[in-house]
Amino acid sequence: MSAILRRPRGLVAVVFLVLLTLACVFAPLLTRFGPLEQHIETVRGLPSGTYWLGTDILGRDLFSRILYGGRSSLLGVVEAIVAHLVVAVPLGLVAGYFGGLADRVIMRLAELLMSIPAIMILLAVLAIFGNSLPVAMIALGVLSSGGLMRLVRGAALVAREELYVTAAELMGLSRFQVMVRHVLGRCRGVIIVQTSLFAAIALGVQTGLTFLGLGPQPPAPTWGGMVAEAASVFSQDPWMLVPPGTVIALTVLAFGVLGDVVRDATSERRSAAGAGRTRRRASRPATAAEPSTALLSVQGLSVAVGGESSLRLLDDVSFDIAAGQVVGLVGESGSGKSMTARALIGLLPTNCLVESGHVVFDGKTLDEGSFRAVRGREIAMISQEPMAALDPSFRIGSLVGEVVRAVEGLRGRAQRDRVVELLTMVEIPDAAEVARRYPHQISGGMAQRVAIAMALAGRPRLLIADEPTTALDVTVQADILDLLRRLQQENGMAVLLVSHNLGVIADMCSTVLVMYAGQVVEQAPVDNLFALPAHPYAAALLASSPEKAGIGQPIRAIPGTVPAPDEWPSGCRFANRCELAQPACRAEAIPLIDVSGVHRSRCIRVPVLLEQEAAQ
Ligand SMILES: Nc1ncnc2c1ncn2[C@@H]1O[C@H](COP(=O)(O)OP(=O)(O)OP(=O)(O)O)[C@@H](O)[C@H]1O
Repeated sequence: MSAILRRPRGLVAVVFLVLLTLACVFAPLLTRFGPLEQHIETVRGLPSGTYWLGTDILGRDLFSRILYGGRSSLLGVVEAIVAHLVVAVPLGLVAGYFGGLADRVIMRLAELLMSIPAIMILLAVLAIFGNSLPVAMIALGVLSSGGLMRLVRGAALVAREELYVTAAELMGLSRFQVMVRHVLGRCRGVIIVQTSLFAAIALGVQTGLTFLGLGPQPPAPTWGGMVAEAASVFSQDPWMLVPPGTVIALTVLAFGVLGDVVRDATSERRSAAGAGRTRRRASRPATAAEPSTALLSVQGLSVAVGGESSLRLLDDVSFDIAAGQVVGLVGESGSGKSMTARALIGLLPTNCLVESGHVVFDGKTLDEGSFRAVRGREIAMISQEPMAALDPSFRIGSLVGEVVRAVEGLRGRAQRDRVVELLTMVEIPDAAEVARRYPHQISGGMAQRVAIAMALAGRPRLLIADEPTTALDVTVQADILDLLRRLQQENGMAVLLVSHNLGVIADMCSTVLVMYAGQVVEQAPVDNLFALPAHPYAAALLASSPEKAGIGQPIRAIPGTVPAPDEWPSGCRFANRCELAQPACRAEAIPLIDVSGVHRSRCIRVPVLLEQEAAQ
């Protein structure tokens, strides 16, 4: 609550709703006249010392009618909310937490509810129950519960993967207790946000029904009824519409603002908690309870060589990239980095196919058609062989120009200007002159700049840079990385930087994914990974980075090689090269285990590591 009140918008919304509710409850103490009291001498009066908000067509005090009318309006909202929560929350929790048949049945019910035209049912309910507004509002709450049901289910699905939920079950709590104590708590943010927004909708519907003359009948005061009366004399006395119209608008606005503020406060608390947990290295994941807000979300992606053998090359790869985030993907040759990068842009080698999982970009699951639509525009890619990507038979200006024409639709002069602008953006001196050269007339570093310029033509929100410096001279590598860093900061685009060099990743990225034999084996903020590499492979990669070797000393290579896809062991895939391997490592597949809220590792030694950390 304090997080809401700290925000000026939240404070104003809460104060307004509390004061309005109190004013309605204590209306007899605040008003000089009853809501039905008529003062024939002052019909349709403007505000005065006696009638603070004026009077209506029968000389009744508008201030009094608004407060008394607010009682039924706010009560109606409460009835609708209670019905909404009573139906949606338990069913959503059961569906998400228990899954299986319950999930399937409840989700069909949610779909059914979402497809029913609520307003028709409400009119029928009012006709059957003698214009009873409370019954109509309860019906509204139930009929609208499908959306919240689905959201709670989604949050519960995430929550049930939490280690502390599993631990609570192991400690002997019944599943019902775990659901109520642990899973429900994790869904609280979603529930509060949706309830605030639903309150605004319920008030709108309630006002609409009373406007149409349904619900309490005249002379009983209702906000909708007051608007209807005012509308009938609007051309002669427009003022009458102002008090009820304003209070309705402000109340709807306050509910909406409250929902927004709660959502902001919840996400802020979550990220603060995530950061705090990182520092404490407590074993809790930072997975979001609400639907993912990632720009790109890779979910359980498995890629295989097609045909009869169906050999897996990528195995259940999942990660998110937020807008503007720079994520590093690191691993030795053959670990699956390029395959992952290619899958993100929907350009797998022709003999490979996605076996399961999907790529979600900006909330949309990408299929072949949508990959084509985003490629080069929303998502762009630069590869390790820039020279190979530039057709030697065309001048640079022509190559960049054709991309500009394709993604921006520019031609002629505008196209040429944009080409020079792009080449200048990537710090190519004398861009107009370079545009006239052929690819073989420029250096490798310059070719990579041209490739970056082509990638930026569509103003991408995500740039995939697959080993952008590997093929370049050491002297040029730092320049290209500096350029990428500057462009990323200026354009605020997200970057997935693929590299086999952790030093490069540390320089550029906030988060790192370590891949080994087709799997993500470690996932962490860069600082965490460098401070406490939890997977022996990540630790070995760190130890083998050239920066670690002293001058004149050999670089410590990791003994052995990455197993080929047809040789992946059934347990930990790094076990054969790992000094710390135990029989348990080879027994069965190892899942990603939480080291801290934002740090996960596919190693069974994580609990031991955490104990050692805590002991220090
Ligand atoms: N078209 C293909 N058909 C069959 N197997 C392939 C194909 N392309 C890659 N592979 C295999 O998939 C695995 C992952 O390859 P990938 O190129 O993604 O690795 P990488 O980590 O990017 O390595 P590098 O750093 O050398 O580029 C490797 O074992 C590789 O041999």
